[in-house]
Amino acid sequence: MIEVKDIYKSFDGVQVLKGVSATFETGKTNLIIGQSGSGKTVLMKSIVGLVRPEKGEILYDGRDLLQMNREQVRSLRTEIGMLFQGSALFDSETVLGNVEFPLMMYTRMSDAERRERAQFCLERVGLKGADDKYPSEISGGMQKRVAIARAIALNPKYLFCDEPNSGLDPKTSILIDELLSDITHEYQITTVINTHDMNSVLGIGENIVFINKGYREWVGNKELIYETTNEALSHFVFATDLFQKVKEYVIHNARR
Ligand SMILES: Nc1ncnc2c1ncn2[C@@H]1O[C@H](COP(=O)(O)OP(=O)(O)OP(=O)(O)O)[C@@H](O)[C@H]1O
Repeated sequence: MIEVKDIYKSFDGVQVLKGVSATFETGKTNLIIGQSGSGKTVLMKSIVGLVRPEKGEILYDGRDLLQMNREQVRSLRTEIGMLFQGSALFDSETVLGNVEFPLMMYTRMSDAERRERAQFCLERVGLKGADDKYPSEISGGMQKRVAIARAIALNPKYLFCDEPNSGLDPKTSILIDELLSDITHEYQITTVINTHDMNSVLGIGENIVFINKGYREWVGNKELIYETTNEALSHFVFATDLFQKVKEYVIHNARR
């Protein structure tokens, strides 16, 4: 579990996070949602230590990131997997080489052990047999799977995904969401996903944190979101006709 307590962050005198508190639960897909510019990325970067907040606590199962020394941060990093926007694969490395990379950086595994672990992860994400291909030779959805395999290579306790569906078609997006959700449950990972994607929100939102103008305005899940009376959240999630109709359908059926 990750607990974020009363986080403040500003850039050049402009307050971006204004006392955000949230809990991200173990073994669940935790979503951070909000409009563009609301502070989602700054919040996620603060949690992983890429941005240092002026104030607050970031507790990884009770361990405060902001109080850690360099060695403790390095050790915590081995427990964290990250999936960046795009896929951020190394173009000059094969699929297998990409997945082996964190193992090379953070473990003393032998070549054979590394290969075996990387192949296991590739198989887990449904990419058996693609070891020797280069990122440019595979589709965007497959690249995302390689990035997921790389992110889970070190068997992380915590997994951070920044807009995992960006650039993917709706069908592939759902498959990637399902994969992230399955992995989260199977390995009991605390998964935190930054997303704009309403399909993801309504599909895998087990714990949803809504950020609006630097404040945490709502916390709930994909069931509760249909009943929200929060105007900003409702406007954000049900902005399109399609999602408005989904909402009406769900509420109508719940009352029958
Ligand atoms: N390094 C930085 N320096 C100055 N301002 C920044 C920096 N990083 C973020 N900001 C500002 O903080 C605000 C929140 O940005 P953030 O990237 O967190 O938004 P977001 O909710 O993730 O948006 P999007 O969904 O478009 O990625 C924006 O106004 C942005 O310009």
